[in-house]
Amino acid sequence: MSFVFVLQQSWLTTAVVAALLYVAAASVYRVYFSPLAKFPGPKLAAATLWYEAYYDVVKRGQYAFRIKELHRMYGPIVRINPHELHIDDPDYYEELYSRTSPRDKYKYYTDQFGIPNSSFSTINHRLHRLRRQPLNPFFSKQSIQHLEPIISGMVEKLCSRIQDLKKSGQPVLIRPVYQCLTTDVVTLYALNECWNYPDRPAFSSEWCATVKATGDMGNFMKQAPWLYPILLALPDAVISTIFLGMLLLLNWRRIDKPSEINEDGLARTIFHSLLKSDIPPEEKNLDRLTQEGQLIVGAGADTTANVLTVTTFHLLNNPDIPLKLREELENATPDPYEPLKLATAEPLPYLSAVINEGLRLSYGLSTRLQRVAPSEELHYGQWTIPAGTPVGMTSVLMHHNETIFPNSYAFAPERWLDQANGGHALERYLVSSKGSRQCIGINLAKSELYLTLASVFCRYSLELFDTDRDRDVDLKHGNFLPQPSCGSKGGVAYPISASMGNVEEGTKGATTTDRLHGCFQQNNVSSWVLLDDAKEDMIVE
Ligand code: HEM
Repeated sequence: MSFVFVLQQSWLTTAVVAALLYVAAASVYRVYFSPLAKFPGPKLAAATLWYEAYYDVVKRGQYAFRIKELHRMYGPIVRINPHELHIDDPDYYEELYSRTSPRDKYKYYTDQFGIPNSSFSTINHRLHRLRRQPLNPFFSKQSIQHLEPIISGMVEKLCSRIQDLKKSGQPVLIRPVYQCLTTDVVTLYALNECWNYPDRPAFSSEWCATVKATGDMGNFMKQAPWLYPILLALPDAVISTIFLGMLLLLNWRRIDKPSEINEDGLARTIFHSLLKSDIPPEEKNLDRLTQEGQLIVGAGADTTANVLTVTTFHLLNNPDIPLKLREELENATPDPYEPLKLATAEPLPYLSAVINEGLRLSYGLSTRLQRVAPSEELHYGQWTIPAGTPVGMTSVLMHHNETIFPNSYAFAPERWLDQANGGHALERYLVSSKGSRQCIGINLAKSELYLTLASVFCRYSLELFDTDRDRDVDLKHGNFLPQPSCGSKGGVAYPISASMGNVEEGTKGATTTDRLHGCFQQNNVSSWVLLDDAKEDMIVE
């Protein structure tokens, strides 16, 4: 018995010593002999991923801020972990996020959501192109223009809820409200299955918490992606004890499987586009299509809602700006209750400048986005970056570059208008999404931004309710999705309460509710008949 015990002890000691030696040898190699050893940065970050984990997991989404400090200490190119470089130089963005040269993604990043076969997580640029090509027409600008009546109908639905809230005098947390709107748009358009969240009396806090949990989990799951299958297999009671957010996420994953995917009799959905395309049969299996569906719904929800939220805050926090905006909108459309057309809204300079400022101060994704040039060296200044090296840049750093955006924390639409060429040169540095791996939903998102902000700010006077910029709005946790401080009202960091002001409705013609019933049937099947009729026109190759 004691012999077995001694034997076990010696095996254990040997294993521990071997592991320590391995870690030590790997660290020495990484710091002094790896191809990245010549790049500036802290030795500890070069030695181990635990450096990043400390800032992003233990301190919850702080690595983006630490990276900013590292650039201050080491210059515009820094080695931020054993395998990865980060650049802070706005003029390098177009080279790194090239549209023309091949750019792969980085597995460490794409592993974080457990959807490895979705277009978002596809590492190889060629495979990505193959997967994305059938979806491009679905989200093209022309297709989205055909979607305008649906988005307008959804915005009318939102306005009718605002109207109800106005009557009740209740302040409302605005991020979930906008998120319900964006979720309804994307689920109806992409899946032909409107989730009808804005119709619920208290909107859908559970869905909003799920999306937030998904973004927040990323930093942790990057370190341990092998946990996904294990967690999926655990009983709910166990997961909820460990982490409730994870349970919400996994439940969403479990229920969101398209059950009957076949080509015959399909309504028009992203699945329809994928199944009808000539991508190889193995690309059309149920698991992959499910992952694309989950990706598009998840990606289309809080991204746009956060831009709307941040923009709403800054408009209400700077009372002159909504006045100017309303003046422009009133000139463009004499009846504020007549839904504004995209063709009228998009050329409006002040509204466009407000949206650009909203996009700038909401950052899109607050994490760095790595790109890998698989077979060519990249050159940055005197540095040669070996082929295959993940290099990242971060919108948060770009959008607060004081040379490009002076007084960068101020919400100043004028910065886009004062430009000689109407702000187009500056748009180069607005990096919510760029390059060959850019957001597929950006046309959809922009249409939602134009139509929502125009209608809400033309019709209603909102005011902030117990909202503090530092606590409730500014980025404090650079998770995948930007988050304010944990102390933000609402516990799950949904920042803004807006109480409704006193613009009288319906002075010219029908009320919002009448219009809602007129232009958008609550029954989503009938709204789809509308789209289905137009489906051939909608596919723009
Ligand atoms: C203003 C709102 C939005 C912003 C700022 C935004 C931002 C981004 C960014 C930065 C990426 C690239 C991520 C990466 O490099 O890893 C991305 C990808 C993506 N976004 Fe968006 N997004 C927005 C709205 C939407 C909407 C409404 C949809 C719904 C269709 C959507 C769907 C996607 C998808 C499917 C991808 C992956 C594309 C691919 O890898 O091919 N996004 N988004």
